[in-house]
This record gives sequence, C-alpha cells and structure tokens, in this order.
Amino acid sequence: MKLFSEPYDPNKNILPHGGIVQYHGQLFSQDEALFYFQSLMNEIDWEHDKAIIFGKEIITKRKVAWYADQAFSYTYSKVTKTAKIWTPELQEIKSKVEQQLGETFNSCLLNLYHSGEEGMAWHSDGEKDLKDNGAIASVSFGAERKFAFKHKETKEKLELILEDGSLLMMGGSCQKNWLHRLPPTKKVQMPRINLTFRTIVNQ
Ligand SMILES: O=C(O)CCC(=O)C(=O)O
Ligand SMILES: [Fe+2]
Repeated sequence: MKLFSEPYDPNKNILPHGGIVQYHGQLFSQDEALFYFQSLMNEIDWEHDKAIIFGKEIITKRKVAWYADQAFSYTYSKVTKTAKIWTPELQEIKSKVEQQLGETFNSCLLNLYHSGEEGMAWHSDGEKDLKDNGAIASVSFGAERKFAFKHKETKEKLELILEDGSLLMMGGSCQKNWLHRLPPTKKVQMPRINLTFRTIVNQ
C-alpha cells in the first residue's frame, strides 16, 4: 500500500506495470474548483444510477449523468444510457484537460457522491464502446477522497488521494490489468463530484 504526497510529477507512472496512471495534482485553482463544483451541482441533470447486478436491478445512492459530443448511447452494467450534449462548463473543463494531456475526448461520465458513505466498487472501464486502451481523464471537485487500484492477477494494491480540482489520467492497458475503486468512508461528510472524460467509438 502506497500513499502519494506532493510534489507530483505528471510524467511519473504510478503503476509498476500493466498500464499507465499519472496524477497531475490540482489542475484547477481553489476558486475555479469551487465555481465548477457549484455550477455542476446545480446545472447537471443528475439521476440515480441503475444497474443490473446478478440479474437484479439496483438503484445507487450516488447520482450520475452522461454528456457527450452527440446523443451517443452507451451500455454499462447492462443498462443503456443516452448522452446529453455538453454544457458550457463541461466544455471549458474538457478543453483544459485536453490541453494538459494532449488528448481529446468525446464524452464524460459524471458521478455525484453526496458524502463519504457513497463510493464505487472495484471495476475497470473496459467497456466495448470505449476506445481500446484509450485514456480516461478523471477530474475531481469537492471533498478529497481516497482512490485505489488493484491488479487483477497479482492483487497488488495502490492508493492515492484525489484532491479538489485534481486530474488523474488512466491510460494504456490499465483497464485490462487493473481494477479501481472509490472506497466508502465514514470520515468524509462533504460531497464530491467526479468527471471521467472518455472516448466512445463505433457509434
Ligand atoms: O469517482 C471516481 O473517482 C471514480 C469514478 C469511476 O471510476 C468511474 O466513473 O468509472
Ligand atoms: Fe472507473
């Protein structure tokens, strides 16, 4: 188990093998992060997520939204969703991330965790609608939370803290070899918004 602390080197690969994860630290200033947190909270069309797990429909406490270049449809956890078109704030955030990473994205999955009691279980984002080995850019606003990786075979574990206004990039074969999760915690009472910019193909 490793915890990372400043200074961050965005060129450093956090994973020891089997993919690339780079933590860029706070890409947005505190003022910008607060502005985006509040505007996303108010303007995004948040909905409880539905998933089918072991044949049963479940509804998450966490809220989600999906935005993109076009009204793409996208299937995950056996539920198909249709994207809404970018808001001006999402376009601004996307441009800043694209500049920082030198990559482009055509969609974004947003998650709203009302408190530390909401999280996301171990998974990888290797859905067939996503570009193979495409980068996923994860932007966080609001409460700081721990984020963890676990290798699918060796079970090696890594942990880091995703700060308010930060950017994390997952790329290469990361989704094939590693799972990730947002562990729930009783220590965090404040909400957090996470945006994962992705590239959808075959539409
Ligand atoms: O909230 C996070 O930091 C992670 C979200 C995530 O893994 C996902 O949306 O696939
Ligand atoms: Fe994910």
